Amino acid sequence: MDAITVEHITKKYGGVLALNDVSFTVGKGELFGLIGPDGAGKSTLFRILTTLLLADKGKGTVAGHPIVNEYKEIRKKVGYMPGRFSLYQDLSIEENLSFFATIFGTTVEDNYDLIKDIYVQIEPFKKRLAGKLSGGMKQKLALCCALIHKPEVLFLDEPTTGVDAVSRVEFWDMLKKLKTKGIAILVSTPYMDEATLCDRIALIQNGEILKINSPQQMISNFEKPLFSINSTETYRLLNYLRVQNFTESVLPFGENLHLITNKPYEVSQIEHHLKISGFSDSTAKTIQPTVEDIFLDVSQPVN
Ligand SMILES: Nc1ncnc2c1ncn2[C@@H]1O[C@H](COP(=O)(O)OP(=O)(O)OP(=O)(O)O)[C@@H](O)[C@H]1O
Repeated sequence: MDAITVEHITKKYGGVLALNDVSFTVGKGELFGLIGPDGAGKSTLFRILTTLLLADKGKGTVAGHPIVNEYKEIRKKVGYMPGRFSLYQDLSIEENLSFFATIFGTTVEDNYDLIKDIYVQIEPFKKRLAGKLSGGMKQKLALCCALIHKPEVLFLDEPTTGVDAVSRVEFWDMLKKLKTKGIAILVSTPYMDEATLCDRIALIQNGEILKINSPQQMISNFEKPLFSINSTETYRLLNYLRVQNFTESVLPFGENLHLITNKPYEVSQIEHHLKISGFSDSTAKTIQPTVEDIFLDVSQPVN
């Protein structure tokens, strides 16, 4: 049985179409990522699946229960870490945790095993108010609070936004461990580099799912010729490449440009072309796409 099923869900806010015919499933013990920019519709989908908001159309199940009729059962079986931290800022770490345990009719001791690895990292500060914690510590506490009733399904809405790089890495390590305990995890992130850490991902933009697959499969299915180009004149080169006949798309990536051509070329052909066009110090190499390359490729309007 799938942990989450989403079938043709559509949601409008007035004239804004936040979700348009969204469908996918998440298996038990699967780490599934919703990858998309701000405003893509990720939070709306989380609110619908955690039974806080009704969809206009479509249906879904969470932990085997239909989202509309059996919301009470669902609320007992899911953990939800909303985008903005759900912690009580004027309660301490240990008070927040006890509070969440109590509202689910359980105790911290009963479920300590599940949170132990995470909690030991913040336990030395357990008397500190949540409002006085760093972003990374707040995030760990919020995850402990979302897990304290042993949920079957965990919803994490942008859990690493505003969190430092080290804490982000640690957080994904924790998710890997939780998954081995059979918990299904739906996680959203605007960070494309985190996508590769998921079992499967859905790329979402403007309320629509553009692609669903494992990140590795998405990368190996990408068949377009892709080059990374380095130059001391990045901006002039970008403008030059934008209007060339062989260019399908060109975008800045850090200090380099990523160029997709409309037919295969040798690196030497590209470099030769750039040299005779006045970009004498440019170097090119063929590269494997990142999830960001794939996202930008599918999100570009088809000419
Ligand atoms: N309560 C609301 N009323 C009107 N429009 C809304 C409301 N909530 C969200 N929207 C709009 O719906 C679309 C999807 O928003 P949503 O918050 O679900 O996206 P998101 O991917 O979670 O992005 P973010 O990270 O910015 O929250 C956006 O265009 C947003 O402006």
